[in-house]
Amino acid sequence: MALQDAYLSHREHGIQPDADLALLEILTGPTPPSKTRFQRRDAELDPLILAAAASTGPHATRNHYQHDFFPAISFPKVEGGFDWTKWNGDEKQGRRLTYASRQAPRSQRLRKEKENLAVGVVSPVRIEPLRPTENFPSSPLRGHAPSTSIPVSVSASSQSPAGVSTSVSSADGEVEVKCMARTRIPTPHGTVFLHLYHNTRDAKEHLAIVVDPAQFSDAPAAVPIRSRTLDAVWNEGETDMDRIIRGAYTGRLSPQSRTVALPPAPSSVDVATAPSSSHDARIPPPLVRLHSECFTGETVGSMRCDCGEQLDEALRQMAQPLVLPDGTRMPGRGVVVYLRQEGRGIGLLSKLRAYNLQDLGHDTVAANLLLGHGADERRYDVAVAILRDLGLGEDGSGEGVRLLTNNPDKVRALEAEGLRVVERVPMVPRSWQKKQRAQARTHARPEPHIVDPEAEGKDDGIVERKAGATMVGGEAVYGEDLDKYLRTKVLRMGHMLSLQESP
Ligand SMILES: Nc1nc2c(ncn2[C@@H]2O[C@H](COP(=O)(O)OP(=O)(O)OP(=O)(O)O)[C@@H](O)[C@H]2O)c(=O)[nH]1
Repeated sequence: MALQDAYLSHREHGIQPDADLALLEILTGPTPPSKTRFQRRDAELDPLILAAAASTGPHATRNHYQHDFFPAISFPKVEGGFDWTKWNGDEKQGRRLTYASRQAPRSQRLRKEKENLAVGVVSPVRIEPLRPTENFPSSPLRGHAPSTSIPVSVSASSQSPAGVSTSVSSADGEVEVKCMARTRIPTPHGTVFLHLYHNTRDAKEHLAIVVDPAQFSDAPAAVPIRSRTLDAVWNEGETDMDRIIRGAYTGRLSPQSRTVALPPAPSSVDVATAPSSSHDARIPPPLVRLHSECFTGETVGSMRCDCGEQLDEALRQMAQPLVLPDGTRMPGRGVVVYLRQEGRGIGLLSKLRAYNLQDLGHDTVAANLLLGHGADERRYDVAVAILRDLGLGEDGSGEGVRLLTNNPDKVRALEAEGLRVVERVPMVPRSWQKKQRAQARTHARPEPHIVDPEAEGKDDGIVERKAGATMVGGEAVYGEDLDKYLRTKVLRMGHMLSLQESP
C-alpha cells in the first residue's frame, strides 16, 4: 500500500516510478521474464535506489542513506540540488528533472567535518555493515595456542596448523574444521551432544547438535555419530582428564568418573579419509539439518519467521524412534549443523534494518537487496566439513544423509561438496502440518512426508508434545508476518513447498 501511495504521489510531480519499479521487480524476481519491456525513462537513475527512495524516503540504502532523491516542493531552493526558483511550473519541464541529492559534495562535507572536529562537534557516525573478516581478522585455528597443536596420529594431508582437523576444498580454497568440545545437553527431545567447532574460514564458533542417544544405551544402534578430530589424540602428554573435559570419551560421565572409556581412536590413519565402522543397510541414514542462526526467531521468540520452530522441529524429528523393516525399534539419530550465519549471512545489524524495510512493504528478498546485500549470502563449506568430521561424508560409513530442508540451495551445496544426499525431507511449517493432518483426516489420505510415527493415531501430533522451558520445545508458530515470510520463500526463493491457504 505504501508503495502504491508513493507511485501516486510521485506521478503527481511528473516523475515516472512505474518504469523503475517494473525494473526492480525484474531484477529481484525469481526468474527473469522471457520478453522484457521497459517503459521509457528520462532520468539516469539506479532503479533500486529510486524504488527505495520512492517507498521509504531518504536513508534507505547502505550507500545512499544521506541522500534525498526527490526534489521537494516545500524546499524551493536547495544547496547542490535543483533550483526550483527557475522552474516555471511547466509540467513538461518538471518531467525532465533529474533527481538531485540534497547532500553537499563530499569535499564540502569533509571540510565541514574537520571544522566541526576542531570545535568539538561530533559528526553523525556512518555505519557500514560489518563483514566477518573485518570483524575477526585472524582465524582461530591459524593462530591457535600450541598446547593442542602438535599433530599426532594423523597423516600430513589432514594436518592443520592447530593439529588435527577435517578439511573440505571449495572454490575459495580449503576449509578445515576441528571439534574443540562436546558435551551432553538434556533437552525436551531427549539427550543431545553439542559439539563446538573452530574452522579456518571465519572466527565464528559453529556447532553441531548430534542426536544419537544410542551412545548411552545398549539398544541396537547404527554407527555412532562422533567427531574424528575430537576423538583423535591431540598431543602425546594428554591425560584422561584432558579428554574428559573436552568430551572425547564414550558412555556417560558421573561424579565418580576419573578415567575414560576411549572411542576407537582414528590413530595412525588419516582422520579425513578413514572409513568408520561398516554401516547396517537396514538403518536409514541420519536426518541432517543445516540451520542458520536466527537471534530474533530463536531467542526473542519473533514470529516474523519460523526459525525457532524449525530448530525445535528438526530436533523433534531426529529424536523420533526408527522402526526397521523387521519391526525392530531403535533410537532416532541425526545432526543439526548450527551455522553462525545470522540473517541468511547478512548479519544481525542488517537483518534488523531489513525488518524496517519489510514493515514498509518490501518482502524479505527485496529488503536484503535494498540494503546492498544478496538475497542469501550463506555458504555451506564449513557445514560439509563438519558433517565429514562426524563421519557422514562418503569417506565415512558411506550412508549419506537425509537432508531436512525445502531450500534447493542447501541440497546443491552439499552435493557440490561431494556429500551424498540420499533423500530430501521437506521441512513443513507446523501450522501447515496441522492443516494437512486435518485435511488428511477428512479425506482419509496418508501423508507420506510427515516423519512422525509417534503422532499416528493421535488427535494432533504437534500440540501434544511436552513443552520446554525455552524456545526449543515450544509449539506451532503462526502469524500474519510469518505467513508473508513463508510465502516469499516459496514464491521468490524457489523453496520446494506447496503453498497453503492461511489456517
Ligand atoms: N535477511 C533476513 N534473514 C532472515 C529473515 N528471516 C529469517 N532470516 C534468516 O534466515 C535464516 C534461516 O533460514 P534457514 O531456516 O536456515 O533455512 P532456509 O533457507 O529458510 O531453508 P529451509 O532449510 O527450507 O528452512 C536465519 O539465518 C535467519 O536469521 C529475514 O526476513 N531477513
